[in-house]
Amino acid sequence: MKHLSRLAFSHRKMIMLLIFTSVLIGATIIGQSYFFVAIVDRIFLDEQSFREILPLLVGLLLVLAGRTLFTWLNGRTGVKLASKAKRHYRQSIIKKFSRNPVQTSLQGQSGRKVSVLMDAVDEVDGYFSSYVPQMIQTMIIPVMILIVVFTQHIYSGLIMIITAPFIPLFMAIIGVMTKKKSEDQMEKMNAFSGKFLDTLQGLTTLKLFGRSKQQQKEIETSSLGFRDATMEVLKVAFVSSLMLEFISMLSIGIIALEIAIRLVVFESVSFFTAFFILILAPEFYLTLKDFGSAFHTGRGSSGAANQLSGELEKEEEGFGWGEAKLGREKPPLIQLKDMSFRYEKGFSMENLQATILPRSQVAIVGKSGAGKSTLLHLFAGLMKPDSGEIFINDRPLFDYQQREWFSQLSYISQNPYIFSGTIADNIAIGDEKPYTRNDIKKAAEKAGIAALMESLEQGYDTPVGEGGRGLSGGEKQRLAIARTFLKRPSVILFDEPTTGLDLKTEHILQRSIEELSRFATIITVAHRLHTIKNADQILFLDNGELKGQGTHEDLLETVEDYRAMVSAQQGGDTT
Ligand SMILES: Nc1ncnc2c1ncn2[C@@H]1O[C@H](COP(=O)(O)OP(=O)(O)OP(=O)(O)O)[C@@H](O)[C@H]1O
Repeated sequence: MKHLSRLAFSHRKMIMLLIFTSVLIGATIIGQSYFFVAIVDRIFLDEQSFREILPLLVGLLLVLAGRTLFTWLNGRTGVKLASKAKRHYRQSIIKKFSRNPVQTSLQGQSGRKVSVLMDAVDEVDGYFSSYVPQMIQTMIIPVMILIVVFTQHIYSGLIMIITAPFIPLFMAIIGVMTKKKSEDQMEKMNAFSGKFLDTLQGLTTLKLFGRSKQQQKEIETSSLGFRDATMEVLKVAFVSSLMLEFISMLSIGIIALEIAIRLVVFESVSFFTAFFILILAPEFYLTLKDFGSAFHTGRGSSGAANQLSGELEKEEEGFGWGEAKLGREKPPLIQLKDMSFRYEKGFSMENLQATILPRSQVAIVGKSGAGKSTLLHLFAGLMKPDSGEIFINDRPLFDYQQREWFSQLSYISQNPYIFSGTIADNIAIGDEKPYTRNDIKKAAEKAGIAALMESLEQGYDTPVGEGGRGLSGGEKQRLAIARTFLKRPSVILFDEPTTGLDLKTEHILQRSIEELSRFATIITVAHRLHTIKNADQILFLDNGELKGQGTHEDLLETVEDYRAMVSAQQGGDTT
């Protein structure tokens, strides 16, 4: 809970307002009891007329209104504090996720991440909106009541002092018991959310493999696990409410008995004092009991808060980009200098050396699993070499500002992400500069999707689903090419489709690449012989090793494995 209380007490103004309203609530509780007792005392014992007690009635109404107003203000401050805290957590988590490099982003389940961002953050609400205000009230109101009781009747005050600690003591015991349980509940909820989203995303695959029944069972098990964990927490909550009720009723009973004996048998206290204490005593225990429930809510939040701080405190894995600027005049010179990279589990690339001239077309070639996409990610700056460097012009890539590098770069993957929105919106994310509808149309024409747009009823304003539902794989890639035309970057990373393209699409793609190469260096993970043969330079990878580089002819002559690969692609013909 340390993390949460630090955050709560950093909002000083709100805490001050909570303290101020708590003092006022305390004062109105005492005032309300006083007026109530005074009215009864004067009507029944002094037999005063209605007119005589009228000022007291007005006073009672005023303090009642005041109590309502200050309680509302106190609650509202708590809710505001909670909303500030939740915003803080959401922003920090989103920032954390967005700073994560590609490798970290790809780890774990999306559903779990969404659950941390949404559910765990929602779960800390109770700490700020309920626990903190109630804790402040408990530190103030019972003390005020106790002081008043002591001024009236010292023995009742002593009974209150002796019985009151049982409530926090009991809560502390419950706290220890529920800590593990509430953490467990949060963990189960995240697991359940993760499983659920995963299943939704892969529903078609599961159906095709006839595994939906089994998955249904797994979701059921996961949801039952969450239910049981929730019931465990609720069980403790119910038992603890019962016990708190029992302790406070018993304490009020003892006070009532003691007062009654002194009033009736010994006649040592006045009716006013006895009644006043009897009315104040339940208010005293009520505040403590309310704190008991708020404490329980706070405990629930602490499980979520632990998860959030765990997520936030995970080692910062950002790359640390520099501050250097990169000129836009012409594409940069790119060099791999002794670059090595390895994944945590296994695959590695060692000591890669290469020079890529501005405006050249480079093909990365190799068998499946040779490391082609990994190399493309390294060029993109999405992953960092373990040793050696990628030099851009005369500086290491990570010396530049991240923004500068990404503004010069386009990455056309095999499965580009299409956001839900219109096609025009999706093309427009290619560039942050102001653009017109005409610019979008021109970019689409160059990417060969203008004809497709015309065939659609709503043209460029046709909505597409999340992830590009409603577009074919080839159309998605051409849409990504249109983004690139709009952006006009100086370096283009292209992951060529592995699937066979129809002649027309193949032709469009070729024309697009030729056009793009007029203003940019193009580094392509190449699968088609045409791209490979036309490249100015080929980087031939084999199991993470750069086995050869040069033109197609150079490699045919010098690298045996390359010759074999080309021959296999051509069915034995290497010419
Ligand atoms: N995140 C990762 N963590 C660990 N190993 C990985 C990771 N991503 C890829 N690999 C491994 O690295 C190797 C190279 O993968 P990469 O995707 O670069 O190959 P590729 O040449 O692009 O293959 P393909 O042509 O099939 O796409 C593979 O053995 C792969 O299993």
